[in-house]
Amino acid sequence: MSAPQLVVHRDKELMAQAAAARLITKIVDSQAARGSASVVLTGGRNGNGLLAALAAAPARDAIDWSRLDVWWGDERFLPEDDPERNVTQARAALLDSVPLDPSRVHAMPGSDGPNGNDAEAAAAAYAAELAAAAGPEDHGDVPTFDVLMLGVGPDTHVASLFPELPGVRETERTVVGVHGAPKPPPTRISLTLPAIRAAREVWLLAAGEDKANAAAIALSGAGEIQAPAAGAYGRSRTLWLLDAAAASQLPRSLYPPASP
Ligand SMILES: O=C(O)[C@H](O)[C@@H](O)[C@H](O)[C@H](O)COP(=O)(O)O
Repeated sequence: MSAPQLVVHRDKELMAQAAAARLITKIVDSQAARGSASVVLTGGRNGNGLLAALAAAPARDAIDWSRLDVWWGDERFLPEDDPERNVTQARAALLDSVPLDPSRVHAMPGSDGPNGNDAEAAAAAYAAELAAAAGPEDHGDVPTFDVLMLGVGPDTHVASLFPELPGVRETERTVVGVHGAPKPPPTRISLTLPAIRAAREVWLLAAGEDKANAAAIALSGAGEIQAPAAGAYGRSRTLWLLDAAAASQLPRSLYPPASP
C-alpha cells in the first residue's frame, strides 16, 4: 500500500475544479491506453461539486462518454426516483448532460427496484453486476476501476462505511446493505473496503472546516474500523484532495503549500 498523496487547494471551489480537470485527464489517458475507462462516483456535496465542475469544464468533451463505465461507491436505499439518491443528484450535476452509453451507467438498486425493500438482496444484486463485469485480469469479483472517488464524512466515513458499524468490518463481500447509518437515510448500500481497494486509484475528497478533524484522524495512522477513510486505498495510488480548511489540522510537513 503506497502512502497517500495529498494535494491542498485554496478553497472548495478550486478543489472541485482542479479535481474535475484531474479526472478528465485520467479518463482520457485510460481511454487512450485501454479503449475505455471506469469510474466510481460518490455522493455528497464534495462529490456532486466535482461533477458540476466537470460539467462546466471546457475540456469536458475530450472524454469519449460512450466508452465510460460509471459505478457508485454507495447509495441511499430509497425509491429509485428519490431526489436524495446519489444517482439522482449525479444525473442532475453531470450525467444527464453528457452522451453516456446507458448500458454502462450502473446505478445501485432502489428500495422499489427489482429486489424490493430488501437492502441485502439489492447489495447482492449489485455485487453480481460487478462480478459479471470483472475480467480475468481483474482482482477478485470487481472490475478494475480507474478512479474510485470517496467523499469523506466528518466522522471519517467513506461511501456508507461508518466507524465501528458492520460494513467497515466486511472482508469477503464486495457490496453490503447498511442499517442504522448515522447519516440519513439510515438504510444504504455500500461497496466494502475490499471492493474499494480493487481500484487502481482511490481519490478521497475533503473540503470544508467540518472535515479538518476527520482528515487529521484518518491521516495520522488511525485504524480503519474507527476511521474508515484510513482504510480506503488504491492498488497504485491513494490521493487526498483537500481544501485549505480541511487540511488545517494536518501537520504542515504532510503536504506541499496550498495552491495560490
Ligand atoms: O451517500 C452519501 O452521503 C455519500 O456517499 C457519503 O459517503 C458522502 O460522500 C460523505 O458523507 C461526504 O459528504 P459531503 O461531501 O456532503 O460532506
